Amino acid sequence: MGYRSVFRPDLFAGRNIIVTGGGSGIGRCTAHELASLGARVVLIGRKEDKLKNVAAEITEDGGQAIWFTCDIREEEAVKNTVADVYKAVEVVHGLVNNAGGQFPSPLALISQKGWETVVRTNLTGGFLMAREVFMQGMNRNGGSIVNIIADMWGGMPGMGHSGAARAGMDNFTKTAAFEWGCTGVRVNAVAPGWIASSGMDTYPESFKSTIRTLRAAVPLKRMGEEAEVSAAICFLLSDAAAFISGDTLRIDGAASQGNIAIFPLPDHQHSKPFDGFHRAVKPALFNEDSDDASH
Ligand SMILES: CCCCCCC/C=C/C(=O)SCCNC(=O)CCNC(=O)[C@H](O)C(C)(C)COP(=O)(O)OP(=O)(O)OC[C@H]1O[C@@H](n2cnc3c(N)ncnc32)[C@H](O)[C@@H]1OP(=O)(O)O
Ligand SMILES: NC(=O)C1=CN([C@@H]2O[C@H](COP(=O)(O)OP(=O)(O)OC[C@H]3O[C@@H](n4cnc5c(N)ncnc54)[C@H](OP(=O)(O)O)[C@@H]3O)[C@@H](O)[C@H]2O)C=CC1
Repeated sequence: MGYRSVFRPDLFAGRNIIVTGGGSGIGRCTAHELASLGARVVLIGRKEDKLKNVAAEITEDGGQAIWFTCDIREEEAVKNTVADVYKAVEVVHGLVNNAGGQFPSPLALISQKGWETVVRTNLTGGFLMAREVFMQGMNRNGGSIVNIIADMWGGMPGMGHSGAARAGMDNFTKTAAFEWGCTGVRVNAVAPGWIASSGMDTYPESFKSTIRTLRAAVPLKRMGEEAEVSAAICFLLSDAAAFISGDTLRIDGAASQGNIAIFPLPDHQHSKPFDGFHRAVKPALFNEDSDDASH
């Protein structure tokens, strides 16, 4: 009967897709997945060596990848980089706003500079990338933007700066979908839960060990894999999601459902010490000495 599934091996053939933070972790994995489905991938990040390596891996596998260095927090750099991308590929069909991160720290210890660094990385940077990709061409041809955020809507100790920025990005996603929908541009977000990515390795051991012990609180009883996030990103970029816009898809093993307190709360009524991360949080909140305040 000639039925042609959208889920075919050349799903992204002829498509040019930007992946910010494509030099490592979820971004690298997504770039590989997209390239293996036929896309020409445009990698963006700050560190040339990481981007070069991923582009070489993709090329060795028979895929297509180019890369540009850019700090997404800098407006002029973003404008110029996106202009260079359009010069190189003419049409941009997709943007994965994946670059981001934070340093886990109790709110009380975050300086203004530290707060602004995280907000600029995870909110302003995503806005600048989306605006420039939209204004420099996607507004004429349509396309799909996927923002990588994290569902910390219930609040999360140690992640106050990042949680605030991600909540902002969730709202940006909805407004951009509203304003840009008439041009054929779709805007969605994915909210990964705890993913065993290479980015996680950058965190202090106390924080990582807390996350490991909290796996039990995830209904699916494990951390997620980078490829499980990439698969959802690819779905939202693809024509299979052609009528989905303004949505946020959680990939967290149901960790954000219900009222699960994934972190045990600091309990200053009792002097019982807390494991891992809270050994740093509690003394900071209550002005106690700690040798583990290396957030
Ligand atoms: C159920 C759902 C749960 C979901 C939970 C979500 C979990 C999320 C997990 C992840 O995101 S995993 C991995 C992501 N990757 C990273 O986080 C990478 C590591 N982080 C960074 O590289 C940085 O934090 C950054 C913000 C991404 C980039 O920072 P940049 O390199 O530009 O900044 P710095 O020059 O290092 O610092 C600037 C400024 O920031 C303050 N600051 C930095 N680190 C600390 C710290 N450890 N403690 C306190 N303050 C810090 C500080 O003011 C710095 O200024 P100076 O002191 O250098 O003048
Ligand atoms: N792993 C997890 O559990 C979760 C991760 N996330 C989010 O998913 C995304 C990917 O994380 P993950 O792969 O785990 O971590 P990584 O640290 O491996 O990836 C983050 C990437 O962002 C890039 N980046 C950071 N700041 C900038 C900047 N200012 N300009 C350009 N690029 C930048 C980095 O590249 P470079 O060093 O070249 O600048 C890096 O490749 C992040 O936004 C993260 O916060 C969300 C929820 C959970």
